[in-house]
Amino acid sequence: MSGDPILEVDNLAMRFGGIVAVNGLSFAARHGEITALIGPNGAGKTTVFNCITGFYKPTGGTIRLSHRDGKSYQLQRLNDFRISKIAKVARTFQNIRLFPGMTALENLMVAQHNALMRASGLTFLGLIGAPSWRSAEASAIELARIWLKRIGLLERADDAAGNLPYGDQRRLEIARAMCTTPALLCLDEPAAGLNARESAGLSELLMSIRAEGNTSILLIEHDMSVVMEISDHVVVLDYGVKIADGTPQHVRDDARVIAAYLGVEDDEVAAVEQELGL
Ligand SMILES: Nc1ncnc2c1ncn2[C@@H]1O[C@H](COP(=O)(O)OP(=O)(O)OP(=O)(O)O)[C@@H](O)[C@H]1O
Repeated sequence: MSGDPILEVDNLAMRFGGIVAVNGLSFAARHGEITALIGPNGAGKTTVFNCITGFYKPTGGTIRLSHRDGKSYQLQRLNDFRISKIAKVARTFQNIRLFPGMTALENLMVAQHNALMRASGLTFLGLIGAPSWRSAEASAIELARIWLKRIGLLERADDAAGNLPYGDQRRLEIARAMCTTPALLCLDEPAAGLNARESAGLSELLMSIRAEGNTSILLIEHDMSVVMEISDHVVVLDYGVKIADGTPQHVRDDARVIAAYLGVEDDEVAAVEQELGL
């Protein structure tokens, strides 16, 4: 149901030797919502993503992902392949990681590799062109075309991904993640490097994904206009610790959040509060 948690992070910790990147972090993201994870540089946001998506094994805590049908998964116990395939978590990265020499269409086909491999009977049925394979391939192409159209790149389906403008590559990455039909889409700074028009297009795309209701979104983003416009819920990290959690309006007016972004020490937060009249 919409409103039930899809993701429950409980007491998450991640240490790298002496560095504590994430410390005792707990928060929930709900089905059908856009949840933003924000905080100053080095706050631990990408580390949280890496723990959720299985790139890192957390040093402590649990991460539970629950599908709408009631099935749930303890992500800290799964490897990245199973998190993507079974728990249906997809992600994009801070730096674009498309296959630059492949076409836009091929990038979206690669994302559907698991389903296609299954349908091809691990290649044999594909080699002989069995009907089950042909129908799976046609469905994969259709889904890729739907997404190319949605992101305005249908005309450029056969262009190498690496030759597309930067903003198009960012949207193509999101489309590629969406071609895996994820329950949870994790986006690491999708607006980075976009101009105002491209950012507005991105916000529209993410809101349209939310409106369809099948995919919930967890978003790391420094562009506060995007965060404030599209998020239902914002979690703020600073030095690996949660310092605020609530609606965009709630966290925007939180003195600790403002102080963290301004780089103010803890004992000066009261002064910031007074100055801002909070
Ligand atoms: N693999 C690693 N080995 C050692 N330290 C790491 C590793 N990954 C992250 N860190 C450290 O963990 C802390 C949090 O980093 P992280 O990249 O998660 O922050 P962030 O909030 O995503 O920052 P940014 O907004 O700049 O991307 C930093 O001090 C970083 O140097």
